[in-house]
Amino acid sequence: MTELLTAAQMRAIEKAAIDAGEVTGLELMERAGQGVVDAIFEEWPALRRVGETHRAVVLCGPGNNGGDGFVVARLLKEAGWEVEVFLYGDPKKLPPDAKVNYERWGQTGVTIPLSEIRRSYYQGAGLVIDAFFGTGLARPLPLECSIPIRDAYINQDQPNGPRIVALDVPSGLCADSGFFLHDDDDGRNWIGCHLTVTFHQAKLGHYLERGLTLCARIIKADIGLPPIDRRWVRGKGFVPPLPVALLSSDEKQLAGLGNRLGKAKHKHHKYSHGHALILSGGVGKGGAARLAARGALRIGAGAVTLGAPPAALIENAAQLNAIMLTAFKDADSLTETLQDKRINALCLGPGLGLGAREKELIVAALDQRSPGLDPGPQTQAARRGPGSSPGLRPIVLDADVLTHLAQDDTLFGKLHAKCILTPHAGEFARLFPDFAEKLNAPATKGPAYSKVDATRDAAKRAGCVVLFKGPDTVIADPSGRCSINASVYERSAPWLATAGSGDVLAGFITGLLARGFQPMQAAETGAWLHTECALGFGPGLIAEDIPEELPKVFQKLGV
Ligand SMILES: NC(=O)C1=CN([C@@H]2O[C@H](COP(=O)(O)OP(=O)(O)OC[C@H]3O[C@@H](n4cnc5c(N)ncnc54)[C@H](O)[C@@H]3O)[C@@H](O)[C@H]2O)[C@@H](O)CC1
Ligand SMILES: Nc1ncnc2c1ncn2[C@@H]1O[C@H](COP(=O)(O)OP(=O)(O)O)[C@@H](O)[C@H]1O
Ligand SMILES: [K+]
Repeated sequence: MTELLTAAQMRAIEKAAIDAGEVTGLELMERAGQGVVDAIFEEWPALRRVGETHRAVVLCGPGNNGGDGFVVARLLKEAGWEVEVFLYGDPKKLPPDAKVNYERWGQTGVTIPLSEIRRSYYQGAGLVIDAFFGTGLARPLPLECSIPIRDAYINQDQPNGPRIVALDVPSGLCADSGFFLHDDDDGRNWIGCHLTVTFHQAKLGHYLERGLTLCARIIKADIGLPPIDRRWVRGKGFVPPLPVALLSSDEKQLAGLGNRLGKAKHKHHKYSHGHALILSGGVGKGGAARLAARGALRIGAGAVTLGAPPAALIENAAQLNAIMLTAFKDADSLTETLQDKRINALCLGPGLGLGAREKELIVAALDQRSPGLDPGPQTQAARRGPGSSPGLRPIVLDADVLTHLAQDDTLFGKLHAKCILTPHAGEFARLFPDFAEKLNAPATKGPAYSKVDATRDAAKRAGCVVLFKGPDTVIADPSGRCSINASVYERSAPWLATAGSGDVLAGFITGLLARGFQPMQAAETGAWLHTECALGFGPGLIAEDIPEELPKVFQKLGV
């Protein structure tokens, strides 16, 4: 699985390798520069054409990102390019490796102070290299730097306008949070690029917030550093936060998921695939719960029952076939139904309603204990894992339930390790106003408080898994384990933002819980499959289409 790093984690990996004598900082910088040039030629083969004049403008900053820029300048020049290099800052103050590369570049070319840059420099330039700031950005991007990048970006519309390549991160973007650091709101600092080449591993900021649009496309250059885990064991005195997993479509991940999802297919009767109970709202309000129920059934729960108020039974009966139906007059009847130990996963929230009856249903669901509960088709190991509290049913809490929880601390206090909260940004802000306020405050200093920080904080406070929705869906558990299901780049599916799509997601997760997935695993897998369904269907998708796309996704996974 791909892991996303913070700037501090990246520095620690680099330092551990250097301290162990495996590599020098200079070698890493050389490999980074070479990786950028290779990525450029692979992305735009025409730029490699011999016999044509190619020109590049390289914009260097005062740290090691600038150092990488000097390496790129030298390598392009060696490849026959005309190269102009501009430096923001005092060359005497460059850090040691960057200074060596500044001097090496100086043997073949000149470095011009950034203050002398003019728009005319971009004319006829095929490439602009943004090497102002990388993971060391600590403050808003200076205007002296943002203006030249913006000017290059404006020039890209000209015939043969330059391609802008950002080294590590587009300058100004906080590598930890994906926020563009700024101290004003008038948009002067707006920048962009056509390609981001990052080193060793992608950073969190590439997959969060504005990183999703600013980075354009990400290529990872291998600079020969070892993977993260070995470093943590060896790194002395550095206690890293857990790395964040990126849920992607790489082969390893596909194989793992296919394996996990396929496990239950040899079970012999429907209840050995679990039984999910989804609670619905009143008359005319059942659509959301029906979408969730359809999702739970398609994802493989052996049986799904929709629980509706008596008056809404006929409406639901007219629309459901494979999904069973039962009536709940009040919380007592829910408690009674929950005596059925085969019901091993619940979903409350989609279209449920905000009244007193619904609140009592939530209390009954959260309070229920069932010592002989059928744990579903999970392994012994999974049973002992986090969230495996015996006798408690896993519950997905979405939509209206999140509003109830935000309004009532006692209710919030009933959350337990087998709950999963699935808020979108508005619901998150109601449930965790302090974390949302920190998240939404202007990001002026790096590393800025991120959606990952906010979701981890929320999971810790709630004592359960929190899945914070969006194109960058962040999922965390109270131990700090965290992953991002990003619907961007090659997994971009903006058509997933359609009414009812979140209800289907809640159903997917509930179905996986019924199948015996642990809460974190169910949330991750559900979110991942949700995006895969949207990618498979394509534009024009409506919520009803999402569950219907699952069989094709399963087929692709070999399930
Ligand atoms: N960590 C690694 O393993 C590697 C890092 N490399 C490069 O090194 C970069 C990190 O280098 P640095 O840590 O030197 O960081 P940067 O090059 O991103 O910049 C840090 C410097 O800029 C100053 N600064 C920060 N924000 C500023 C602002 N808004 N205005 C003015 N000055 C500001 C800092 O005080 C510091 O001097 C990476 O992004 C990558 O490009 C590569 O050479 C390869 C290996
Ligand atoms: N731009 C986007 N790209 C991909 N997925 C998105 C985007 N915006 C939202 N989503 C996803 O769409 C779903 C919307 O859920 P939600 O906000 O609860 O809507 P609803 O209440 O209408 O079901 C979530 O799974 C969210 O992650
Ligand atoms: K940069």
